[in-house]
Amino acid sequence: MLNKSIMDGDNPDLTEERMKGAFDTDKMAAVIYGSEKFAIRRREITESISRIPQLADSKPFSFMTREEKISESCRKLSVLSEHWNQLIDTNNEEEALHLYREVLGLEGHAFSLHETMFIPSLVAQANDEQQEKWLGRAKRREIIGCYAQTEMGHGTNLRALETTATYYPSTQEFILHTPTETALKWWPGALGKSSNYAVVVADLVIRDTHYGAHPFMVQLRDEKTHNPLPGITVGDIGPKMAFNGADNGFLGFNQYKLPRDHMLMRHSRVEENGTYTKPPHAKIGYSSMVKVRSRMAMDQGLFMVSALVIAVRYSAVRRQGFLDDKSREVKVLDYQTQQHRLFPSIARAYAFIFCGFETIQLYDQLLIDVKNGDTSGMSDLHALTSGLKSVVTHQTGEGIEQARMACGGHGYSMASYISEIYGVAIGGCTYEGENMVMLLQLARYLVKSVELVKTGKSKELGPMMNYLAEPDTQIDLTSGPEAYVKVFQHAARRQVWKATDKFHQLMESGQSRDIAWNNSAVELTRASRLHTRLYIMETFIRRVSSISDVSIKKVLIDLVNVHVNYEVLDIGTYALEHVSSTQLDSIRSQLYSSLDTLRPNAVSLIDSFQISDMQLRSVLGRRDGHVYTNLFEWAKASPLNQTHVLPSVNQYLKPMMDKAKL
Ligand SMILES: CCCCCCCCCC/C=C\CCCCCC(=O)SCCNC(=O)CCNC(=O)[C@H](O)C(C)(C)COP(=O)(O)OP(=O)(O)OC[C@H]1O[C@@H](n2cnc3c(N)ncnc32)[C@H](O)[C@@H]1OP(=O)(O)O
Ligand SMILES: Cc1cc2nc3c(=O)[nH]c(=O)nc-3n(C[C@H](O)[C@H](O)[C@H](O)COP(=O)(O)OP(=O)(O)OC[C@H]3O[C@@H](n4cnc5c(N)ncnc54)[C@H](O)[C@@H]3O)c2cc1C
Repeated sequence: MLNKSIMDGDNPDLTEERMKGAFDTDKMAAVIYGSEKFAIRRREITESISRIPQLADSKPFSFMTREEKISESCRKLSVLSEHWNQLIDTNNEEEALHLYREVLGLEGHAFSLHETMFIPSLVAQANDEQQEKWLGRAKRREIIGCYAQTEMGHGTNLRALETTATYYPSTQEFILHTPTETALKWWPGALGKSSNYAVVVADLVIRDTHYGAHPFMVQLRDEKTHNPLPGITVGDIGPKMAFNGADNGFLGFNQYKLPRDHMLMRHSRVEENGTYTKPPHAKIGYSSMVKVRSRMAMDQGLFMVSALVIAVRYSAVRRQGFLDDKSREVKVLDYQTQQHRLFPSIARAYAFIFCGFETIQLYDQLLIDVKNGDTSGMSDLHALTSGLKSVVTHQTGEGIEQARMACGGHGYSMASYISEIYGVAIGGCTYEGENMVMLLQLARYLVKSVELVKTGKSKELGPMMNYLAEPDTQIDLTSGPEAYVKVFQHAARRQVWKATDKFHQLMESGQSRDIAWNNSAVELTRASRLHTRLYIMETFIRRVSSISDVSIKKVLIDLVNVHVNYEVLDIGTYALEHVSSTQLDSIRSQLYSSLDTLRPNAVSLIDSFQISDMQLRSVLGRRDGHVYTNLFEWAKASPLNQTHVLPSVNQYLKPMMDKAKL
């Protein structure tokens, strides 16, 4: 069987789609997840979880209050604690993340930041003795940690963080202090109620000299009672747009004492006498953020896929209106507008995930290099991941919202679960650096690259930047996807140079650097987006070219065709300077025919992600496709439907109506 999701008793419309698929979904899963071994492990883990009934949701998330969600995830974490070693290789981060997604879902939980930022901070920032002391405890989950950096008044501008860590050689202690209300830590995930430790980022002060943001390992709560320690004010910041299973928190310090060896000292040090040793690279303390940003293309790709699994399956069983055959309504997936709404996002999701693999590997390599004293790759990865996190989060938000609308009215119901996926995913536009700010970080790198070219130093250009030095050439659009890469290179190069020229001209006209930068900022962010989209396209094509299995490669080439045509049309205003309007018309025709080509494989392409019903938590998107029965059952389970007459009717509406009758 080519599509491994086919099961007896499924909705025949979905079975028909699965029969049409021209490739083996297990083989595609191996491509998506980087190896056959990991694709198999994912399925094994999912299977093992299904054999532990206590790990199932006790009721649908959408019917739970915030308190119930938090309690439910804690209950499951305690069940999981009995099964970790039997379910996963605990040293394998991807296996752990898969387990979390299956069992706990995406709304957050007590360990949300423990795995993603707390442990990575200890790995990258703690010295060997400190790792000896804390890393094992953290990995065994004897303690729960989070990453407390953002304050109520400052998140983006780290240099303005107000929390101080002042060192006193006489006692060999730091005093952590929150001098103002705006200095309260505000937002850190799992800080409010769950964590008993945190990596706290504070301004290091020694003898009145401010050394800027440094990470400190801080105990927040008593390990026996879980009560906050004296000098610590901590709590939950309240409900959010989504992510309400997480207790994002606030934290204040009142002259809180911390032993000297609690500053994380792998890269910078404070000696007993207060002598400070600076790190080998000024921004090395920012590594935990780079770590998360390097994961975001993968994680956001999976968020988008989740919404697409729901929308594509639903579109294959939802029948509405007629095409040729007037005897039976068509599947809405047959409408060109529906395909145009969904298929380019499927292509982007694949592209993001392939990029994600690259950036995760680049981060792992950087970690090794930095440990060996080589920090030269930091700027490249910072620039790349800054642009990538901004573009993928924005496009993921767009794609998920289109998926919701593609499900019509039922997409708006929590039964689809798409609104939750959307709310969680777009958090990524803000966390790990607000998108505009991060695009401007990449722009700094792009401007410097143009300056290298202008001063005849093209040889010093970083990876991916050589195209900035190349001349415009004729583009032959019939020569395959590479021609579309050329269109993007031309458009990105022109925009990067244009924005840089504007910035330079404004400075030449007498504006200060910062004012000229601000007056060029919109153009600079446009340059960053084009550059990043070029990278995504190149990575996608490179990955697909490397595949040897013929049937897998064939369908992925179809997907690349959707991608390149859609992307070039999407940057039409920039592309018009390099391709004629007649050529754009022909790209449009190719896009429509590539949607047609992809149509028979659409369901198999999203089935290949092998996202279980448990993980999806969508009534509308279930694998069996029995949408209407499932929807009705779900609505009947609503707490409002457990009685015929609600107390509020008896208390307010009935007396009001009775009074009106008098
Ligand atoms: C079904 C699917 C389920 C999937 C489940 C997966 C779940 C995953 C979801 C995860 C869930 C929750 C996670 C949520 C985590 C959120 C955590 C956070 O948000 S933590 C807080 C993050 N905060 C930020 O990101 C702050 C952003 N600000 C900054 O990073 C910095 O302030 C700045 C980079 C904007 C500026 O820093 P500053 O020190 O002021 O720098 P300068 O402007 O002086 O100089 C810039 C200069 O430095 C270089 N630079 C900056 N950063 C780096 C770096 N990291 N590495 C290397 N170089 C760096 C920069 O390039 C400039 O260089 P120049 O040469 O001068 O140009
Ligand atoms: C779901 C979620 C989880 C989070 N988890 C954590 C966590 O675990 N730990 C933690 O420490 N923090 C966490 N945060 C906080 C998060 O990292 C910050 O909110 C984020 O970095 C943005 O900073 P800000 O809130 O200061 O935004 P601001 O910087 O105030 O942004 C407001 C506006 O100002 C603009 N702006 C600001 N500076 C500039 C500039 N220099 N140039 C141009 N425009 C600018 C922005 O583009 C934006 O439009 C989380 C946030 C969210 C939403």
